[in-house]
Amino acid sequence: MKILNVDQIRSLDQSTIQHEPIAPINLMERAALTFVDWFVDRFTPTTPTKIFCGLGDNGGDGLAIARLLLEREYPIEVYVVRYAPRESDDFMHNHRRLKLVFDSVHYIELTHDIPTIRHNEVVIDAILGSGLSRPSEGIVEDTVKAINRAPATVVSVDIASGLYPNQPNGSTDVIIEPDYTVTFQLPKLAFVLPKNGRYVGDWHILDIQLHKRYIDLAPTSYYFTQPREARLLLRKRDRFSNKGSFGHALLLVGSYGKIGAAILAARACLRSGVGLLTVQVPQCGYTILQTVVPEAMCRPDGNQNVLTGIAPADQPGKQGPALTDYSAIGIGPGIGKAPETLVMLKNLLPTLKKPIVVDADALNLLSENRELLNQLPPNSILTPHPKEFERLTKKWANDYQKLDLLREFAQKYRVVVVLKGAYSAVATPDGDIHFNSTGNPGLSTGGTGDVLTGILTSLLAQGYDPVEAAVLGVFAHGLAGDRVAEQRGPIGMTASDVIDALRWE
Ligand SMILES: NC(=O)C1=CN([C@@H]2O[C@H](COP(=O)(O)OP(=O)(O)OC[C@H]3O[C@@H](n4cnc5c(N)ncnc54)[C@H](OP(=O)(O)O)[C@@H]3O)[C@@H](O)[C@H]2O)[C@@H](O)CC1
Ligand SMILES: Nc1ncnc2c1ncn2[C@@H]1O[C@H](COP(=O)(O)OP(=O)(O)O)[C@@H](O)[C@H]1O
Ligand SMILES: [K+]
Repeated sequence: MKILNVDQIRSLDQSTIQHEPIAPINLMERAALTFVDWFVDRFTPTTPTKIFCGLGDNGGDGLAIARLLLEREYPIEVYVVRYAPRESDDFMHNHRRLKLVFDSVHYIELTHDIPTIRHNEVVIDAILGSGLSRPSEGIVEDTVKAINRAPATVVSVDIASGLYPNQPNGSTDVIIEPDYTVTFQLPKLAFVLPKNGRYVGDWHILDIQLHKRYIDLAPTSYYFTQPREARLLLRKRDRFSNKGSFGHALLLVGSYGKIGAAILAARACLRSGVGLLTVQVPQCGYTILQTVVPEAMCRPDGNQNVLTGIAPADQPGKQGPALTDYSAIGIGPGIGKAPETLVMLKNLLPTLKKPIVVDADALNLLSENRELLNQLPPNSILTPHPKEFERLTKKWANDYQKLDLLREFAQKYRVVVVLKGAYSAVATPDGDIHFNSTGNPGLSTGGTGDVLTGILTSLLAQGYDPVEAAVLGVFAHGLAGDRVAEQRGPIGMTASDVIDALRWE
């Protein structure tokens, strides 16, 4: 699903109005009806509901919603925040229509007009929408602050009043902090950015049948991965397949005290469909790996505690295939930053012809030896969390700047970068960014990143295109986390649970 900017959304409205065709006021009515359907599914008709409306089309939506909730006999109160002398046409139309059936619309001009909001009430926030052009001040600011102070449940129409859809807010901006945001047709970029979490809440997209062809043709570099889109990437297995059909992956993982990372990556790799898996660990991990993951072959490193890439002295040249013979290599989880491991990385990179997966301390070694970045095989997948990405680039002033850095980095080094976190962002060498839609805070626990490395290495080994592997792998990883959260709640989730909950269908 595309993420479009405000100007595009405005043109999308116009395009719908012209091509359907539909009158603007009827499009607003459709949006309001769809919102009300969502609302009545969640809140019973006895819910005392206060609707706060601005003077633009977001306020117009609010007034139409008020009339439709009145028809359904919800106990509503309506407040219009009168911050300016001018109202939009569709606001005025809905204002007239509401007043025909409801004679107690309140107007907020001064602070003492703001009502007390109680805990059992629901507030519908339709003060400002995507037309926000400056920070709130005066009576708008006071009303927003009062709503934020209130113990009520808050639902924002389209976007929280005061939040910019696709540009950074100032640090002192006053913005509604809703429990829910109910938006129309497409997500807004602001919804997937970490700093905005409290200004978005739990968000939902309602289909109001805007012009599909406009959306299909609209240029954008931002996407939000829907379940249907991720499933389309998944390959079916041929009945006559054999293990040779699904690649042979190699994981370079683990060091003394961090063999667990190796185990997690290995188990996740196997659970993601790879045909064969070999794991290279320092010798201290050999027995552990062979015991805990019997399905994997083990290639012991010559060093007891860290990876060096050198074969053990008693079996020179008998370590198995050359590194370049594997279908895909994943490197990083638990490897540490020993000088010998850096040498291994330096020797390995120039020999590689196929994309690899680079995570954790392998990324930190790249940050400290930046000349190595130019030696990454094109289309390799890098999976930094924000701190690792900062080490690879620099500090950012806000989330929008972070996205610019992400895109520039992926384009400059021709790699796929998975910036991990809520709504993990997959940046492609062509400059697109796909935000993931699955996952939950239960995944914020040690080892879940190692699981992701195993998954992505498995998909690369099976021949998936690297961008598709990243989008699909990140989606499946988050979905597994969502399954665990559903079954046992997010708080007790472990990385092993996530592996067990992986399902490819
Ligand atoms: N396709 C869709 O998604 C559909 C969208 N629809 C709905 O339309 C909404 C967008 O409507 P909208 O363009 O009228 O914008 P909205 O925010 O209501 O008001 C802008 C007005 O407020 C003013 N203003 C700006 N900032 C201000 C501030 N801080 N403090 C005070 N005033 C401020 C601004 O002034 P100006 O910048 O012109 O000086 C202008 O007069 C959208 O969010 C959705 O709810 C649906 O109805 C149909 C389908
Ligand atoms: N709040 C969250 N919502 C969704 N996913 C999350 C959240 N927190 C963490 N994750 C996911 O969990 C994984 C954590 O990876 P990482 O930070 O590398 O952990 P580790 O190094 O311990 O394995 C990433 O895939 C990330 O996207
Ligand atoms: K709003």
